[in-house]
Amino acid sequence: MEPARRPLVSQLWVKNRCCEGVLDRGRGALSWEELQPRPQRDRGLCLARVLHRARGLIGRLTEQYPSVCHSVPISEIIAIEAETEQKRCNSVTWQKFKSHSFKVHYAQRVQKNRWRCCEVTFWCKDEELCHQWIQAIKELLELQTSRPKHLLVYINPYGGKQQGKQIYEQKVAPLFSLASITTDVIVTERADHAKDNLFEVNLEKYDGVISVGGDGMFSEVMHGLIGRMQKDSGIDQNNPIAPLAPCNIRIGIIPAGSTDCICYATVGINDPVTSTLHIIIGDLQFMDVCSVHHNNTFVKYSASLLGYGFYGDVLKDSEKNRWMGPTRYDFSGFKTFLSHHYYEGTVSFQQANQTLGSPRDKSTCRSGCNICKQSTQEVEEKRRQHHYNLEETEHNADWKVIRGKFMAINAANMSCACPRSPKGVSPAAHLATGTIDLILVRNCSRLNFLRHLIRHRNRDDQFDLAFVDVYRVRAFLFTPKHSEKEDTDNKDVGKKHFNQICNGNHSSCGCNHVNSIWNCDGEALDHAAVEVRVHCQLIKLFARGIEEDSKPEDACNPIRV
Ligand SMILES: Nc1ncnc2c1ncn2[C@@H]1O[C@H](COP(=O)(O)OP(=O)(O)OP(=O)(O)O)[C@@H](O)[C@H]1O
Repeated sequence: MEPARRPLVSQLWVKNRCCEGVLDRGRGALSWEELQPRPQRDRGLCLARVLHRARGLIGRLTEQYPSVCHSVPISEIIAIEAETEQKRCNSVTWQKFKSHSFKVHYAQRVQKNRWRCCEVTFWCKDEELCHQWIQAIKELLELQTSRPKHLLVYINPYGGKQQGKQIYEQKVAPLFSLASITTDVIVTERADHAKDNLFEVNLEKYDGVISVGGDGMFSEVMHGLIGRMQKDSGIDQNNPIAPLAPCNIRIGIIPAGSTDCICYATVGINDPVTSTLHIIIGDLQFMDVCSVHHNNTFVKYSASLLGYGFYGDVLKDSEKNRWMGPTRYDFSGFKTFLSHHYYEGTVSFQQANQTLGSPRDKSTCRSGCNICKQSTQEVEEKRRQHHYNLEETEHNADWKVIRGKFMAINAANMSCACPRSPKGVSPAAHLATGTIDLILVRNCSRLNFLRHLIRHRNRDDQFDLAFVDVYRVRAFLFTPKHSEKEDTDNKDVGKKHFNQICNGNHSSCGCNHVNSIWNCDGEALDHAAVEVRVHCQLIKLFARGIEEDSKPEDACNPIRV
């Protein structure tokens, strides 16, 4: 083995314990294991290690005794610092051994999907050896080329509980500085500030764009970046079948809004420190984006959920009650449920290939998802050969048409899991396969609709109901039965009879809604008639998807020291 690839192995002291430290350059891991466990110090090295391994194992089973084997992947080391100042300590052993030291900061899983930055200080008698360790770890960190060095940060100071600035200054900025990441920070002064700025700024200077805020702020940053990419590539966003230029810069989300669904569905938790650590270590998650057009005019992009009927009505009502804060969603959800409206129209859709799974799959899209990986290879190949063409698939595909009365039409670009609905609207939806799950909830009784809603929160299959159809699609069109002009006229009449509970057919309630609105990632769209197409892996996030059963303390995985 070449010397540069050989593991670096030596005795190191951690607190007052003597360990064997191993820097395995091939495997890319730093590990340390106690050599002389205190209770067995005089029994000889081998016996002590055997005993301690056994105790570690029992400890893991009974959670009474700490494990002694620690390992951190280099990719999860945040920083290494040479400790300059000698700290005083009463222990004789400490004074003897801690003459030279270095500190390693690393990401540790402390709870399901929650990460924290932990640190461990290693001491060694020999200055040269200490220097060798620092150099070797630094060299390995320099090989982590996916890590960002310079970031552009947008903070919405008014998102959520208006804590965006404090969250950034107290929880995020110190970690960026520890990891030697420099930033240009813009605190937004108005809606669309970030979006407009993204059309002007020199993006080549940055390795990523960070959105500090909620889903609305993320959507603004995403629109700015996608719009900028199309402008630079001369692509007309108004053409619904134009293949869009992918964003070549990653977006990071620091959750600080009232709804942080995109962060939750891509990281597994809405926690600013966890998201910061994913940004620092340079994680990458591709994500599909849907384009929404009306009459050959671009309307909006959607990254999470497009909802007509129930979710559209909840949004419309919640906007009137913004003063309530996040509770407005529960209030409006309850009101909308009672009003029980259905809407008539025609849905046409183009179903996706079976190899991309089904919305009824039991398995969910997790970190390293094989179906998403397969799509990455296909998209890369098509883009390389300039074959990525929506027009082509459009003509070759069969379109299915369904006419009816719908309580809800939902198109989920991801599971849309969030703390309120941990399974999400479509639990098996993928993040990056170029498909969306189209859920059609037909007109049904209140009780049946309640059963469907309740199933978003429990273990039962929310699609296993006679009035619910679900399809994995690449594109869909919706045409309401009533024209938008007709709807406007009816609404004017309805205003006179405001506040009555509707029985669903709108004839007796006086509300006279004949059309609902589309809720596009939490924003209302002006048109009911839409054309929606999925753009496979159009954007990239600093995330890795939700980790499968990420256990906080694993045998040979990072352990609190
Ligand atoms: N300085 C600002 N003043 C007013 N609005 C802003 C400002 N900066 C950004 N915005 C807008 O605020 C909206 C909501 O932001 P954000 O998502 O961060 O908060 P939120 O509380 O989660 O909001 P919501 O849940 O209502 O979407 C975004 O659409 C964004 O365009």
